[in-house]
Amino acid sequence: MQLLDVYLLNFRNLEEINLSFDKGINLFYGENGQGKTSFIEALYFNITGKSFRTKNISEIVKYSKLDCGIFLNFLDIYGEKSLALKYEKKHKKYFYNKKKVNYDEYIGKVNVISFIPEDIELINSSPSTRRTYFDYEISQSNYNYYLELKELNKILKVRNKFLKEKNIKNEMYNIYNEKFIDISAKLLIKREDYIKKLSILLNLNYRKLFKSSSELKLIYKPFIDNIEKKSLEEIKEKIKDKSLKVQKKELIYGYSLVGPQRDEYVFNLNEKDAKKYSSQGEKKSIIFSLKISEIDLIVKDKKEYPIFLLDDVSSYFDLMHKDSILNYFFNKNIQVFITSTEKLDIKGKKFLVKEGKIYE
Ligand SMILES: Nc1ncnc2c1ncn2[C@@H]1O[C@H](COP(=O)(O)OP(=O)(O)OP(=O)(O)O)[C@@H](O)[C@H]1O
Repeated sequence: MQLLDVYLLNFRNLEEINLSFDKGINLFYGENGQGKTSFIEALYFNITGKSFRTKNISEIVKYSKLDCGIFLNFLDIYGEKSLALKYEKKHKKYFYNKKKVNYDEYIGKVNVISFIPEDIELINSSPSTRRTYFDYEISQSNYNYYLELKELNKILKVRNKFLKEKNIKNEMYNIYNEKFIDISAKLLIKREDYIKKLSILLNLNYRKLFKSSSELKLIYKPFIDNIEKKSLEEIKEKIKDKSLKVQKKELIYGYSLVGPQRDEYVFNLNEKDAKKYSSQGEKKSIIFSLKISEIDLIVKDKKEYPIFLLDDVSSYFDLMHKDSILNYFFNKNIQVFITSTEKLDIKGKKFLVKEGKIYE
């Protein structure tokens, strides 16, 4: 997968940018506060409809402007395509190959992995951050997962409403509850399967990239125990049992105490929870290895490489690691967009970012 060129208007401090890319490494260098991160954030926003820096999308529109837009041409195994995302009057409008589409038809056209300094929060922050993160990553390789998750969120709202109104004798509650159990079980199986594969790759990549002999594991902790090697029906039974056990409590609290919305993911380095025991440096390396492992999974499912966005490479890695990481991308022919305060000596295109303008 390859991004060919981009045209963007009014994205943060970038007023109007028109660039074409190298199929390998694209370096964006310049001093602090010039617009480097904003540029790769714009690419990410175009591809995913989300920002990796904020949930409040109105922040990304250039000060004193009302709207912004990003137009991207890319190449996948079938040929040249385009994605356009306009943010107008506080609404996003999506276009795929110049045709207006809805979000479901838009996402997943380009697979992207980003690595930004804030990603370390994936280890440090709350379970919901990890759930949101892995939901997005699993959705990238499995569209059914995305659809089931969307369905679950709808059903969960209704289930919670019944619980809040203490209305569980209602026949409709049973119908929704059955659906809730069915979709929950399907999601659990998909999460378990994805994390199992990812954890193996994670350990391998961590050891290789950071020349370490440590044992790194990503552990999936679903809200019910022991789902490994269980069938869909067996998992559904377990969920049913658990939900009956907590039913009284659910009626007191007025919301669901069971379900995939209560799952957790844990990184263990040498059998110790990385959140509590690992150093900042180790955490950076864990997250970087995670991203590299996700590339491997996407390639397996999609038969082509995702694009990779790597923010602030200089502050993240020392010289030795920086070189081995850049070589990794170079050898695999992955298209990568890197920001750095230094003009690194690498093959590919180099762009100077200065005061909201980008020069090749
Ligand atoms: N909506 C906006 N409109 C205009 N400027 C903005 C907007 N949001 C942020 N900025 C400004 O854009 C500038 C560029 O920020 P950016 O994070 O892209 O810099 P950078 O080149 O990546 O620097 P660093 O290396 O420090 O991260 C900053 O000065 C920031 O204050």
